[in-house]
Amino acid sequence: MKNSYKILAINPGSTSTKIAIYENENLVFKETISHSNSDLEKFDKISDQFEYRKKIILDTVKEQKFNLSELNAVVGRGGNMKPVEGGTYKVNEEMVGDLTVGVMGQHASNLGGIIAEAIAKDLGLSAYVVDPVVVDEFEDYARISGIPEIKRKSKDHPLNQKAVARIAASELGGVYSDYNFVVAHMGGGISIGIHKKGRIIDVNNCLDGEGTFSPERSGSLPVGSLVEMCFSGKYTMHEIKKKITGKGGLVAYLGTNDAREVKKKISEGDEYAKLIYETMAYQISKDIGAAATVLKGKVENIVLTGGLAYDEDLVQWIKERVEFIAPVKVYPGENEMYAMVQGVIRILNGEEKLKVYI
Ligand SMILES: Nc1ncnc2c1ncn2[C@@H]1O[C@H](COP(=O)(O)OP(=O)(O)O)[C@@H](O)[C@H]1O
Ligand SMILES: CCCC(=O)OP(=O)(O)O
Repeated sequence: MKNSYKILAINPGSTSTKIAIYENENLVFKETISHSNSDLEKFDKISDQFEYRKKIILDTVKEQKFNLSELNAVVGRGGNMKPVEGGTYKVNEEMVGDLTVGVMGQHASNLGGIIAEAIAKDLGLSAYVVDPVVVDEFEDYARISGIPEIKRKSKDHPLNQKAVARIAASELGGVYSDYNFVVAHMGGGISIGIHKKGRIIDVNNCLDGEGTFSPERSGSLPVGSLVEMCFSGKYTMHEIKKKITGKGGLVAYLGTNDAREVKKKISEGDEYAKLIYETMAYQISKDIGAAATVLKGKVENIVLTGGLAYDEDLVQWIKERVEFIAPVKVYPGENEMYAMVQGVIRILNGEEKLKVYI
């Protein structure tokens, strides 16, 4: 008989906290709590959000009248720990330490493993992370930037990128490692991953100012102008970093990280909001085009996903520019919660080997 597992999945993102409980592959409940820019700007460091996000998660579970003692495990989105290969990792002391410092950078996902561990510990359970944001499958070309002191890094949305690529592959009648895809995950940050036969061989580091601008990030900037801004004496390093991640993109131009609010402004006749939002689609399309060249045009599908993929106008603007490359598939939202839970179930069922974080 098949084992039955109830698993709590928690996913702190830059604009939201997502909470879900699954019993095997069946969703018991899922909630998304959105965070406005002003909710989060009072926290200096990501680790300062620990109590705030943990309380939201526990209150949400309570509202659902779910008894935590029924759980078998807790899984969190994996954050900026040391780069690792894809897979499921048990949270350990080393990982909590690295996530708390943010050894690869600051992002809400750093709280995934930390909060999962805190909740699991109180329940006498184990906590896990699956395919953390720092999964690194780069080919050599992708590591080179343009000056030897700066190496390019893989920081993106591998959990959802791979989950939707697997769905696209199964719809094509094969498996993930049979095909090439360009996947654009479009959330608070936007990553455009180049998937070659089951590996993400290049992707923009969407946390540190590479690629298109996004709801809360600047993306790539003209370097000379950025250097002048850094040395102008007007800003601290922390302020500059915030301009790039957290207060860039739509937040900088339009004062909101919420694309639905931007849509409202546009529907009220705001031409500036329209220009900025359409430019985001233009930049996304341009990066998809560049990604296709890495695969020498051999792309089975372009895949659009993330919260912004719910916006049919944005999707249409991108399609118009990239559909000549390959058929476009759209999976709005994310499959991260399901993907995390299945990663843990494969371990509990002995179908996959648990990886150890060192
Ligand atoms: N129905 C929708 N239409 C347009 N934009 C949406 C919709 N739902 C969510 N979004 C936008 O998607 C973005 C968040 O995407 P999401 O994948 O949840 O991000 P994250 O995980 O980074 O917090 C926000 O800008 C939000 O406004
Ligand atoms: C480290 C990058 C992952 C990321 O940007 O996730 P969100 O879009 O959820 O903030």
